[in-house]
Amino acid sequence: MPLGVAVVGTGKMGADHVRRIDTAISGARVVAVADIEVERARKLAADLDGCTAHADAAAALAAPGVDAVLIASPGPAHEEALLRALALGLPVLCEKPLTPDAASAYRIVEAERRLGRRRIQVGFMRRFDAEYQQLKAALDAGGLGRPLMLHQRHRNTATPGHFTERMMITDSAAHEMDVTRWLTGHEIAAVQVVKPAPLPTSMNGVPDPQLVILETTGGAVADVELYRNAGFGDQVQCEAVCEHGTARIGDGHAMVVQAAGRWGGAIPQDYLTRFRAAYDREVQAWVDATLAGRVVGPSSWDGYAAAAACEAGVTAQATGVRTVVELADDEPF
Ligand SMILES: NC(=O)c1ccc[n+]([C@@H]2O[C@H](COP(=O)([O-])OP(=O)(O)OC[C@H]3O[C@@H](n4cnc5c(N)ncnc54)[C@H](O)[C@@H]3O)[C@@H](O)[C@H]2O)c1
Ligand SMILES: O[C@H]1[C@H](O)[C@@H](O)[C@H](O)[C@@H](O)[C@H]1O
Repeated sequence: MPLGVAVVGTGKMGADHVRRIDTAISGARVVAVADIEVERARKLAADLDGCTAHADAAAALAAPGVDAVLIASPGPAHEEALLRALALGLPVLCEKPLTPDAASAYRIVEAERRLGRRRIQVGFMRRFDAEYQQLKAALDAGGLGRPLMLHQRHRNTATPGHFTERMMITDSAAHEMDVTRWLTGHEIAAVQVVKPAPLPTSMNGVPDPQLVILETTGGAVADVELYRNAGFGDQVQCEAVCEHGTARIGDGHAMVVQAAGRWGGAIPQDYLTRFRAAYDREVQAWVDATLAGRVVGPSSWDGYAAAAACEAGVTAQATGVRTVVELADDEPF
């Protein structure tokens, strides 16, 4: 029997996951969709056999045939849907961020802990990207020695109008908070944010680009260029500078064309293209693990630790002051 999935939030990401479950991966089918803009959900459900459309998460989670939940509503709506799913004991794949702040993320960790077993995988899909996995394997193999610095670039082609300055951190840098913890094996200890004079193209007065500097508890330093309106494409790069060498991913040199006196390659215009294979692997891993009664991938603790680092980042962004990350000192779950 395929896993019956309810998808909550049918905007850009939710609709892409519905398509992915329907056509790109195996072992699952979408049996319910929910969106507060219920017409959006109805349109998607109309193309799926036996799929019901709902105006809220609670109704979708209670629909017949639901075995598991994929949450793709905006971050501030995640807590309510997560708590509902946990109360029903349903396995969840929750898009990043787990929640937009540390206190609500910690409430999720505690609710899952009360169940006594993991139910949540957080959608930090870069951990499923082939290049990131190669970099992680190279660092774990040990030959390069300890990572001392990470240089990261996170560039998006353009940005939706509702984007706020704090979302540079909570929505975009959340990925690097997770990647930095995952690659170095250490928590983020402190965050600084440095901004150049805003360019004329800055969106809605939000200074863009911004430079985020992270210090880890293991002594490594990571810098992250966030450039939301880069214009030329969606580009994510990471270079690890280690004791005995460096390793770099994200140059996008899959194919180089030489013609008419020029050379070059294509740059993806959207993260749905850049990370398509990673999203596919992420959702397939979730379905496979769920069918086997397991949970894999980034945990609610990973979501909480990233949220705590983001919270320090938002303060650093507003004050210009290096801000220490406050993390609960109990055991990761
Ligand atoms: N992993 C990634 O690379 C990646 C990429 C994009 C977005 N995301 C994440 O996915 C989530 C959705 O982002 P998006 O770009 O699809 O946003 P979106 O605005 O395109 O879609 C969100 C949808 O959720 C609906 N919605 C809002 N509140 C709701 C609620 N309480 N219950 C049900 N539906 C609700 C909206 O009407 C909308 O249709 C966010 O958490 C975002 O950070 C992750
Ligand atoms: O929500 C999106 C998504 O997480 C993308 O992967 C990231 O590149 C964008 O910066 C962010 O706004």
